Amino acid sequence: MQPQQGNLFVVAAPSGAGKSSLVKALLEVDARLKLSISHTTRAPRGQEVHGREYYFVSDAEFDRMVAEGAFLEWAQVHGHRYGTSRLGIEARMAAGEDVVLEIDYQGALQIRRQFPAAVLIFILPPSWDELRARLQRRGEDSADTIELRLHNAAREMAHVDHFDFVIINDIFERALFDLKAITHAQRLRVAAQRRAHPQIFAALGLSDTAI
Ligand SMILES: Nc1ncnc2c1ncn2[C@@H]1O[C@H](COP(=O)(O)OP(=O)(O)OP(=O)(O)O)[C@@H](O)[C@H]1O
Ligand SMILES: Nc1nc2c(ncn2[C@@H]2O[C@H](COP(=O)(O)O)[C@@H](O)[C@H]2O)c(=O)[nH]1
Repeated sequence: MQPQQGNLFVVAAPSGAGKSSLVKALLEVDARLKLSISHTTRAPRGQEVHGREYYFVSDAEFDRMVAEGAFLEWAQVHGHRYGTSRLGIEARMAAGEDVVLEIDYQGALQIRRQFPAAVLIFILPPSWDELRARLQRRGEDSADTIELRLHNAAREMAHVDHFDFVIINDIFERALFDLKAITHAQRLRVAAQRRAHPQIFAALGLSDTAI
């Protein structure tokens, strides 16, 4: 049997739709999944900690990483740059670990080109009013920043058709259930492709069956 390459899950959403909350809740119940920590030139907000939510870097440091090809993908989002470091992701996947990226649609499309088997998931809010309310209730962004993020949300949502799955994050627990179902289904699909459980296939006389 081939050594197993881990799964790559990409979660994108307009700002405030709830992707960080959903991914955080998923990570709490899914020990096989590892979160990629992005680099950003944005300043930390509130309780954010360097190395936990992001690696907060200067423009010069980000430029250097771009020049060195250190990013698997990077993009300009809401006036700042964000990127996924190549270091770690490829090694983790080669070791069979599942990795989740929380990135914007531009990054998701770059990932799809390099990893055609990546699973792309888009989270939508239930309405514009609720999206605005969530950004306001979060209380982390200025009124101007909220307006910019709402303005950009329309452009981001126009790319929803490029994604494999769409989850409406209305009732949080339902959306989390959907997210869990997608990761579970992907693992079952890969297990079938790899002919996991060879002893059961053999016992059922299916060893030579082409899948
Ligand atoms: N289903 C939900 N119902 C109500 N509030 C929610 C729901 N999901 C998330 N929230 C809240 O909405 C706010 C925005 O969520 P979150 O920070 O996870 O969004 P995000 O998509 O990661 O945004 P960003 O891209 O800006 O980081 C948070 O205050 C969060 O607690
Ligand atoms: N293309 C990438 N987009 C990223 C990455 N990390 C985060 N993001 C996206 O940026 C916005 C804003 O995030 P915020 O933390 O400032 O609210 C959001 O859509 C993120 O998904 C990345 O590495 N690459």
